[in-house]
Amino acid sequence: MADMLPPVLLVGCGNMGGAMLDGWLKEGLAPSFIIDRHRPSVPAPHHLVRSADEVPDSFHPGMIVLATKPQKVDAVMSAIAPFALRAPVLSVLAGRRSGDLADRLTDALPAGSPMPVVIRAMPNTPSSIGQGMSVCYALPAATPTQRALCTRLLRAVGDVAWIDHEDQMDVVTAISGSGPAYVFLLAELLEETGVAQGLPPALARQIARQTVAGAGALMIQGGMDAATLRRNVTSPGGTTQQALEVLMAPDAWPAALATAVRAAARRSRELSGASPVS
Ligand SMILES: NC(=O)C1=CN([C@@H]2O[C@H](COP(=O)(O)OP(=O)(O)OC[C@H]3O[C@@H](n4cnc5c(N)ncnc54)[C@H](O)[C@@H]3O)[C@@H](O)[C@H]2O)C=CC1
Ligand SMILES: O=C(O)[C@@H]1CCC=N1
Repeated sequence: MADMLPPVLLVGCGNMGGAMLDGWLKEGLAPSFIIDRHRPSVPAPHHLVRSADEVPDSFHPGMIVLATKPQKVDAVMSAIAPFALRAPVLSVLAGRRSGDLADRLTDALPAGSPMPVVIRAMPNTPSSIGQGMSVCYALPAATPTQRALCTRLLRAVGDVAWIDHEDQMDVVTAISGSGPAYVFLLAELLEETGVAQGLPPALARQIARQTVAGAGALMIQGGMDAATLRRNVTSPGGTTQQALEVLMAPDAWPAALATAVRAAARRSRELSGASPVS
């Protein structure tokens, strides 16, 4: 029990909340409450409830984790606010600023209550297999103990980094939060291209998936930088060079990825309610 992760009050258990929960369950999580009317079940000794009103007052979470869609969180603020006086709140919501969330929780509490502590994190779905990447930000009100608790929970599902400027969270979201989707798209496109160019579908799928997985694993386990690994595949005058001359043309992948990341970061800023900048 001593090494278990602390109990969480998880608000929203869809793709991202579910990915973190899967990771925490594998590590060993103290009995927790999960609020989500669409989740069919959670394993004992954890409790699944449909709304925050069903969480007993006697429950003392170590951390409250907000993982609803950014637009849905306001509906739960008043029900979870009392718990936010007992435990820090970790929000994984894209865009929503920590100060804004803390203000909304404060508005839902009796006048004179202390201000709840909100820590923001941007995880990603590989957290479900312990291969996530989470980037965290906390306002100065968060204590070192609260930050350490946040690191512990997210370290249990992958790598963790901290930033000192909340504005950086928009670009982080566009790279590591959304990034698994870009990689999955690469696998989809490789598979489709293989089929279009005559490979049996099962073989196209196998080679696309294992190539993406193997390249990622090699990069992490080998510790070499991505550019070196790329050059190691590229024989002068060989096949890869022909492909990379297409992909690395300034108006091809470099431009497409820069534009894509800017678009995602802009959307993150929009979700915060801030006026969009380029
Ligand atoms: N999907 C991803 O890869 C990532 C998502 N995020 C963030 O995580 C949050 C959730 O995203 P997803 O999991 O993709 O969405 P999702 O739609 O899969 O999950 C949201 C869950 O919240 C539940 N929910 C809605 N209202 C609720 C309420 N009042 N009380 C309790 N639960 C409620 C829904 O039933 C749903 O299961 C978003 O804010 C998103 O920005 C962050 C990083 C990566
Ligand atoms: O698409 C989204 O808005 C969320 C945030 C990062 C990944 N999924």
